[in-house]
Amino acid sequence: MTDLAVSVEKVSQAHIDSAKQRQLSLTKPPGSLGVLEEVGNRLCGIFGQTPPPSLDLIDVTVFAGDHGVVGEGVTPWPQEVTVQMLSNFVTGGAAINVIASVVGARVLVVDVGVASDTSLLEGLVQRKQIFGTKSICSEAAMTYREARGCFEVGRDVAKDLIRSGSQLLVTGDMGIGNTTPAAALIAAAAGVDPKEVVGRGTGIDDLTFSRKCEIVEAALMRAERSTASLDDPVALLSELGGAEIAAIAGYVVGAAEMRRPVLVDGVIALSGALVATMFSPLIVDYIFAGHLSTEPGAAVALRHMGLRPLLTLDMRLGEGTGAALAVPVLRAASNILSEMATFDQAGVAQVKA
Ligand SMILES: O=C(O)c1ccc[n+]([C@@H]2O[C@H](COP(=O)([O-])O)[C@@H](O)[C@H]2O)c1
Ligand SMILES: Cc1cc2nc[nH]c2cc1C
Repeated sequence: MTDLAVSVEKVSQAHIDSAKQRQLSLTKPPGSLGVLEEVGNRLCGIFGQTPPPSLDLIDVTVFAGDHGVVGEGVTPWPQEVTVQMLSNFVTGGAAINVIASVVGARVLVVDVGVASDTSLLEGLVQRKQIFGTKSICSEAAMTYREARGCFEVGRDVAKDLIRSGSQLLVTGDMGIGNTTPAAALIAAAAGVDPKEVVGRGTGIDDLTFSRKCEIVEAALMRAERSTASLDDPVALLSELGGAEIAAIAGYVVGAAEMRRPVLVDGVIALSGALVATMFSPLIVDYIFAGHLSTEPGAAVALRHMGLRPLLTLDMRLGEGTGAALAVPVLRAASNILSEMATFDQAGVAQVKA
C-alpha cells in the first residue's frame, strides 16, 4: 500500500437519520421526491448539519494533461487541441463556461501535465508536474513521485477552494487521448476485461477502436508485470494514469478530507474517483455522480462504486459539463430540506392512521 496518509471521517449517520425524519414532516407524500431525498439526506451526513447549507459557492476545476499514448493512434485529434481548449476555457468560450454560468458555478483551469509550455496563457493556474505522460503500453505513464505530485496538486486545489468558502466541488478534465488511460485504470481498479471499458472517446472509427482495445490490453499486461503493486493507488496512477486523472483523484480525496461533497463528471473523472476510493472506502459517501457518460467505462466505474448517476443525457464531452449540469439537482435537494413547509406549518392534513 501507499505511504501517503489520507484522513477521511465517516459521514454523519445521525444527520442522515435526522434528515430522513425531516423528509417525513415535509408537505409531500413520503418518498415522493425519490433520489432527491437520498441526495439531500446524504448532504446532511456530509456537512454534519440538518438541513444542509444552501449550495451558493460552487467550483468546477478543469484539470489538464497530455498523454504519450496519443502517439499510438488512439484518437483522431491532434495533441495541440488540449492547449488550444485551455485557451478557450480561460477566455470563456467552451461548453463548460456556458453550463457553469447557467448553474452559477466558477471555473478554474489547472495545468497539471500539458505537453507544451502554457506559461503565457493568462488565467490558467500553473501547477505543471510533467510535460505529458509516456505511452502506457510500453512504459509507466510517469514516475511514482510525479504521480504523487499530480495527486497533491488536486488535493491542494480542493482544500484551498474549500478553505476559501466553496461548498461544492465539481470535477472537470481536458486531455486529448485521456479516455485510453481512463479505460485502463477502470479495468485495473474494477477488475474487469478491457473490452468492457474501452469506448469511442471523442468519436473513432472501427479500425482505431480495435487499435485502442489492443493498446489498453497491452498497457494492463505491462503494468501487471511491472514490480509496482497495483493495489497502491499512487502506483496505479503512475503506471496507467494521466496527470489530470491523478489530480482528480487528489481533488476527490481533498473534498472528502474536508467533509465537502464532490460532483463527478464522465469517464475520466470517474477513473480518478475510482482510484480515490482505493485510499479509503469512506470516500464514496462524499461523491455524487453527475451523469452517465456514454463511454462504457463510466457505467463500470459507477457500478463498482455503487453510485447512481443523476442525469442521463448521452453526453461524452468531459470538461465537467455533465457534472455541472447536475448542480441544480444538488441545490434543490438541499433547499427542499431547508425551505419546504412542514405539514404542521402549512396546515396540510397527513395520511389517516
Ligand atoms: O467525460 C467523458 O465521459 C468523455 C468521453 C469522451 C471524451 N471526453 C473528452 O475528450 C477527450 C478525450 O477523448 P479521446 O478520444 O481523445 O480519448 C478529453 O479531452 C475528454 O475530456 C470525455
Ligand atoms: C474540440 C474538443 C473539445 C473537448 N473538450 C473536452 N474534450 C475535448 C476534445 C475536443 C476534440
